[in-house]
Amino acid sequence: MSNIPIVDFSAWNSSDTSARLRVAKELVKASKEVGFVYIVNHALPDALLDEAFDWSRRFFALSQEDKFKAPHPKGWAVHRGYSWPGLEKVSQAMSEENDEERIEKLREVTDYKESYDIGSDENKDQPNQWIPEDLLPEFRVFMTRFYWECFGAASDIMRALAVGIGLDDEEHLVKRHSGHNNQLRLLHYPPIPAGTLESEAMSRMPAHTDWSSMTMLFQDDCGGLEVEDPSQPGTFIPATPVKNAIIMNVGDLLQRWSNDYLRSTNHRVGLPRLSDRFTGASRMTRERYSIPYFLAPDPTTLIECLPACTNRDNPAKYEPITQGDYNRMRASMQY
Ligand SMILES: O=C(O)CCC(=O)C(=O)O
Ligand SMILES: [Fe+2]
Repeated sequence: MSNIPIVDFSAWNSSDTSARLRVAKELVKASKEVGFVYIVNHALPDALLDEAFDWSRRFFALSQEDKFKAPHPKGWAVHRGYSWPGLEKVSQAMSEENDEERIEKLREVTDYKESYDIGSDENKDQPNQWIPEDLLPEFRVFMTRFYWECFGAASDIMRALAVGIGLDDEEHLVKRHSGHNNQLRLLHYPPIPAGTLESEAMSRMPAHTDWSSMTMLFQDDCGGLEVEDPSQPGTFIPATPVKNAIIMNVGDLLQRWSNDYLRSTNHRVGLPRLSDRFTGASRMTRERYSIPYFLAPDPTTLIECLPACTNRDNPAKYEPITQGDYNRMRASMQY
C-alpha cells in the first residue's frame, strides 16, 4: 500500500460545519505534507468515469490516419488535439538562453505515450481540435459534458482548500478560475517491452511537477504512477490504483500562490506495479490509460501570495506573476 492519504469527501456537501471543516483540514494537511491525496466519495459518479475511459479507449483505437485528423498544432502555443508518441517531452526545464541545444538533449529519450487534449470551446486562444463527428459520434458531446462535470468537482475541492488554508472567502480560489482555461487530457501508454523502460531507452513519463493550480487524475488499474516521497527525496512511492478515486495533486501555481505552504510534488509514470505486468518473451508491459484534468486560473489572474500564507515573519517569496506569463515560461520547453 502507498503512503498517500485518503480523504473521504462525503461530509463536504453536508450542512455539518464541523464535519466540513474536518474534510478541509485533512485535505490541506495532505496537500502540505505529501502534495498528493486520494479523494473518495466525491461528486463524480462511477458510471461517468467508466464512460470516460470507454471513450478514451475508443478514441485511441482509431487508426493513426483518423487521429491525425485532429493533430496537436505545431509549437507550444496551442495545447489541444492529438499528440503522437514522441511529440511531447515532459521536463522540468524552464525557458532560458540557448534553448534549442537544451531541447535537443532533452528529446533524446522518447516518452512513449499518446495523448489528446481538450479544453473549453469558448477558449479562443486554445481552439479545440475535434476529430470529424462521424469518426466517433457523440465523442465531442460526452467530452464537453465530462470537462464541465470535472470542473464542478474541482470547484468543490478548491472551496475545501480555501477553507483548509484559512482564507476568509471560501470562493477565493473558485473566483479566479472561470473554468475556461482548464485542460482535460486523455492519455494512452501503449504496450512496450519492459526492457526499454528498464534501460531508460524510453520512458512512460519522467519525473515532473505539474504547472497547474491543481490536478485531478483518474487512472485505470494498470499502475505505474509514482510520487516522490517528501521525507526521502529521490525515492518514489507507488500511487496504487484505487477504483474511481480522484487523485488530487497540488501544482506549481498553487505552491507559489500559497508561498510554498502547499507542496507541488514530483511524480512519474514507470513500469506497471502489478504482478501481471509483462507478457510473452519480449516482456511486453500492459497498456495504460489515465485521464488528468489540469486546473488553471484565467490567464490574466495575478498569482500573488494568498493572504493567509504570509505574515511579518514569513514574507512572500515570489514576485506576483500572471498565469499567462507563467504558462508561457513553462510551455515553451515542452513542444
Ligand atoms: O498518467 C499519469 O498517471 C500521470 C500523468 C501526469 O502526471 C501528467 O500528465 O502530468
Ligand atoms: Fe503530472
